[in-house]
Amino acid sequence: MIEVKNLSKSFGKFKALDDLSVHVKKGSVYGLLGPNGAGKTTLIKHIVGVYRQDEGVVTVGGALVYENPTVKSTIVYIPDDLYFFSQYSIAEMAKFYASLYPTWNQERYECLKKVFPIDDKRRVTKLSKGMQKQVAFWLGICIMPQVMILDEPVDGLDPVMRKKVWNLMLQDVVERETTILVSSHNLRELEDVCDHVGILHNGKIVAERELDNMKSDIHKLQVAFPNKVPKDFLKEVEVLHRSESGNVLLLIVKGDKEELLSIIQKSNPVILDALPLTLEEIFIYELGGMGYDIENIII
Ligand SMILES: Nc1ncnc2c1ncn2[C@@H]1O[C@H](COP(=O)(O)OP(=O)(O)OP(=O)(O)O)[C@@H](O)[C@H]1O
Repeated sequence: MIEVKNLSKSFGKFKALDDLSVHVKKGSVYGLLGPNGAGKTTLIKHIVGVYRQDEGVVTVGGALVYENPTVKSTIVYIPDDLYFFSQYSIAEMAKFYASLYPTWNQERYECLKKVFPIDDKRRVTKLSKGMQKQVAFWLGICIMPQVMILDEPVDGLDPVMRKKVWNLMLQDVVERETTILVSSHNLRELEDVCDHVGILHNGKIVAERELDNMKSDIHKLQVAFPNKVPKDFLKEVEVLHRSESGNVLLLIVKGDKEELLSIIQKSNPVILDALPLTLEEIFIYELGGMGYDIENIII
């Protein structure tokens, strides 16, 4: 749905994006991660057609985005710094969007008054930061977009509202195959909602993974032996990380879980447990193995 091919962008002599490619499938939720200044917002501004690329191609639904109002009308962009007309109430903003977007759904707008408990006669710019974010989602969801691009989306929302907003968006992913690209620093939050994750570092995508594949391919095992740890018992196993405390070993290993367990079982451990891995741990070990200074990439 979103195709970015060999995209480069410089600001003066500074190369913010460097031959970067990203592919986001229709109906998926793609998490874009990376440290401050990695280029996330710059990439997003190309995807929503604000910036013109120096090199490369950016398409949404197969069509070039830049200077293409038809494609842009299918995309909702919720930036970190929101903009509303200073004199408009929520209802007036809704009316404005209804005139702009042919897909505007007034019934949904009325229905979502139950979810967003704000009087829609209030002026948007007089609301708190978190309430303005709620309004952005309320209006954005009513546009019935094909693509939602979210930059630090739930920043400022309270935990209950975060959950409600994600539930609404994920319902659209399931029912309408809405595609979501979300930029965030928060791996733990993305872990719950994304099916793909890409890590951006110094203007390049350094890793791109499908979460289910990733989780089935890397495991944390706790192993203990009655006496000494036998030599060579990990000969046939790809070990990404190993720490040892007495006779107990903590291993991060790659491969099929059942196969790994049966290999290790042959050495007769007294304890052999597979423990769940967080997304953060997966990236730390995967990217660490690729030679990246992971502390600087994952926050
Ligand atoms: N309009 C601009 N003019 C000059 N430099 C820019 C401009 N926009 C972005 N940059 C530079 O490009 C780099 C990438 O910025 P960008 O805002 O895309 O990073 P980011 O990953 O979104 O960071 P953050 O997580 O802090 O929001 C930074 O070094 C930034 O200073």
